[in-house]
Amino acid sequence: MNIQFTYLPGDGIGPEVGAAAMAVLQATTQRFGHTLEAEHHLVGGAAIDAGEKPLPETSFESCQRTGAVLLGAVGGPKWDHLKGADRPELGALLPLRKRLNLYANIRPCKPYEALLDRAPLKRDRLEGTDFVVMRELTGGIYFGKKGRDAEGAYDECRYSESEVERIAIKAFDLAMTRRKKVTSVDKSNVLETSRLWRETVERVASRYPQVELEHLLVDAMTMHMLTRPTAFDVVLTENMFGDILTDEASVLCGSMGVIPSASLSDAREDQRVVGMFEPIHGSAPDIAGQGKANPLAMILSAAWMLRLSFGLNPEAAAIETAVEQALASGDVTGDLGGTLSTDQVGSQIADRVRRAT
Ligand SMILES: NC(=O)c1ccc[n+]([C@@H]2O[C@H](COP(=O)([O-])OP(=O)(O)OC[C@H]3O[C@@H](n4cnc5c(N)ncnc54)[C@H](O)[C@@H]3O)[C@@H](O)[C@H]2O)c1
Ligand SMILES: CC(C)[C@H](C(=O)O)[C@@H](O)C(=O)O
Ligand SMILES: [Mg+2]
Repeated sequence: MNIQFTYLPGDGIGPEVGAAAMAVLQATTQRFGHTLEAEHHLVGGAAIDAGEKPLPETSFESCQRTGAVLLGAVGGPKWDHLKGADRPELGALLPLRKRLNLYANIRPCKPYEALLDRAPLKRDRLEGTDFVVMRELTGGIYFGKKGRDAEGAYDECRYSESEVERIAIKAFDLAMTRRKKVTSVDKSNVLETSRLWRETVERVASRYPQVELEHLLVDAMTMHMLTRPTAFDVVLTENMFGDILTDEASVLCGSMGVIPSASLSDAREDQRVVGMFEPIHGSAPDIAGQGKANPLAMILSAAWMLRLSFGLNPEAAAIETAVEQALASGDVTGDLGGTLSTDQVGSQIADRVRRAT
């Protein structure tokens, strides 16, 4: 198969973890007899520095055409003085998600055995934790009207019933393939959007009688995630709550540097699901350029791209196994207590994929 995708390294550690993931993709495609066709494009601060908009039209057109996007991260202090859509986050990442209709963002929380003792929680609390956050990605406060007026500033939060319904369906469908439990997180004691969220989720739930539904308020959820992380299967939530809860969940897994994500749309006419795959972490300006960044989240995002955009399950599994072996052998970066550089982790995992039988 020819694996044609759009590669957007972006800013900060994005190009560093991206190079490691590309090395692993090269090894994997060679090993399984595929060809790799990565369309490299600028995005975020890197595009701004080249005199372009944060999301150049040529970059977007490539994403739209290939329907499979591997993204590092965007943003950083260098571009923090910029306002509104001139910023990498608002001018590139959010439009990419919106224009590609990537409304379903999937972020896993399943600590690796080798990392159980690196998380701040006690091992016996963490053991057995295995949940997935289904985060709504194209609505809510991120995309509402925002601005300044004489009195101050505002960010409007809106959800339509259909936006809630389609992400709820994704969560229940996923739960049907797992342990059949959905925990819906909202703030329905205060927010009208959350009241609509809860009513709509209840209605969707009635079509899935085998799935247990639990509602939690988001403030309480931040606590429950630490006190009973094994109680969750699929956590369904809106855009901003999902952003915050998934950084918290990454702590249970030992580092931000090991959590991949998939942002998916519905299938196109050619039956391909459009997807963008990126680590949940950002551009980590504090460690950029030092070879310290953990590339595992980016490597796992590349594996998810092979599985979800190209249907290449054994190929994705080969990468995931290699990552697990690297973790078990301690062949990791400093955030996980290892001594390897970003590149070294990438080439170790590439070698493991090449050697796998
Ligand atoms: N998807 C994205 O493009 C994305 C996501 C989050 C943040 N950002 C942007 O990134 C910039 C920095 O944001 P931040 O500092 O709040 O969050 P961050 O995720 O970049 O970093 C938070 C902390 O985690 C560490 N970290 C992150 N990824 C790591 C990795 N792979 N290996 C080792 N350590 C890692 C960093 O060193 C830092 O101490 C901001 O401009 C923000 O808007 C972009
Ligand atoms: C950079 C930012 C806009 C983004 C978000 O809030 O969605 C990031 O934090 C993420 O988690 O992907
Ligand atoms: Mg985030």
